[in-house]
Amino acid sequence: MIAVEDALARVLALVGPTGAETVPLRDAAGRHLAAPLRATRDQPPFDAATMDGYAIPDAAAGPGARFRVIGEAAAGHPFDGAIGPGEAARIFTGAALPPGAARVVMQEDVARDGDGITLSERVEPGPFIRPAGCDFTAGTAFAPAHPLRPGDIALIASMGHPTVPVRRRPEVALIATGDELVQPGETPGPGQIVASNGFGLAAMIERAGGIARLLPVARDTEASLSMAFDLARGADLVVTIGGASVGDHDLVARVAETRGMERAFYKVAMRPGKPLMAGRVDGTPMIGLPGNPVSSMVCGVVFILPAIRVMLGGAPSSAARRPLPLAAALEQNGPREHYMRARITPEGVAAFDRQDSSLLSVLAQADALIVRPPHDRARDAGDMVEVVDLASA
Ligand SMILES: Nc1nc2c(c(=O)[nH]1)N[C@H]1C(S)=C(S)[C@@H](COP(=O)(O)OP(=O)(O)OC[C@H]3O[C@@H](n4cnc5c(N)ncnc54)[C@H](O)[C@@H]3O)O[C@H]1N2
Ligand code: MOO
Repeated sequence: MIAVEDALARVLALVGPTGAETVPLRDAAGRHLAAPLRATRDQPPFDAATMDGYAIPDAAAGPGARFRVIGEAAAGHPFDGAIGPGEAARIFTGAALPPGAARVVMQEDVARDGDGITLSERVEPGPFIRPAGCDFTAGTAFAPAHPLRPGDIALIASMGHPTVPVRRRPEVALIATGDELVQPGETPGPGQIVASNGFGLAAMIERAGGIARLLPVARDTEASLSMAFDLARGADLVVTIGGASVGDHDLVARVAETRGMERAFYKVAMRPGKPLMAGRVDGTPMIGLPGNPVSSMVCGVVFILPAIRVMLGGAPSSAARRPLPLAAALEQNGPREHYMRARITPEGVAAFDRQDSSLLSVLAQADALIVRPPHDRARDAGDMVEVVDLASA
């Protein structure tokens, strides 16, 4: 049995970033940039008016100063002349400043009379000019570490890119195993239950930016499981669910070995999730999850999500943790790192009384997992503990 940290390092060593693909800008939100983008032009490309009013040549002109309006500049329609001393151009927000202009005065600060304007008693000094290149200049690089957000998409558009190089979504093949499993909506026969883990994990993987390929359930025979591995070919990561323990019908390790598995580890000092394995099968990274529903979801948070982050080009990292005070006392922990389903309350974080690894109803009510180190001493209400938020998992 190895420590969680060690197991995670070995899982992350199995995977690497996926290649790049080019997508239309409209499809790029939420994707991970595969290479820095550079602005193709300056923004704004010219000195632009930030107010509707008049462009004048005199930066210091005060109340009573008069100018003759000789032309007009609107957004998309520059004035094709220049203004000289005593001259002004009518100008609108977003228009290019005509040559010779030093400043824009707001139309509210001007009295107009035919083609003449007189600056009023109170004139906002301005200058109400947005200088060329003040947002970015040609060649400016953009390389966010996070998935592209709406504001990023607007910036990329403004930089002049109709398409975006992004990481290919990593494809994860999910193989649920077990003769007891039927699909949701089917009626279980004697001794059977409804399969749930693959659905939860597929949702988790797709929320993180991967593509889940949920394969048909493998029966508890070597031939069926081997066929499932065949169907998983081409995936970036193969995840098996169940059949990981030591029972006579737990076939995953055996079948993986007959297919030449290079094992990175088997069994981790964590609860739930002890009978976890990982390695490489048919050249593809593989993670074998325990079948207990909460075990498989917790292992998803602790191992699969970090693996997806690496495949999407992120740095190796474990699930983000933050400290919170305990709302209620906890008993001493055993020898495994314990991930306890918990609720976040105004008083702090409170572990649920029932922590059995089959209880999905408790997982669904949980906001967070309290992470307790192996052999952690008994804790009192108010003591600080580390938690992993489940809201984004
Ligand atoms: N003698 C021992 N027995 C067990 C040990 C052990 O160390 N020694 N470890 C226990 C622990 S901890 C776990 S976790 C389980 C994991 O066993 P498996 O990975 O072999 O899982 P299964 O036996 O296939 O299933 C366990 C449980 O989960 C249900 N299951 C499986 N797949 C799904 C699915 N896709 N959706 C919903 N539920 C699923 C299955 O029906 C079982 O009830 O082993 C302990 N035993
Ligand atoms: O490791 Mo098991 O996942 O505790 O139920």
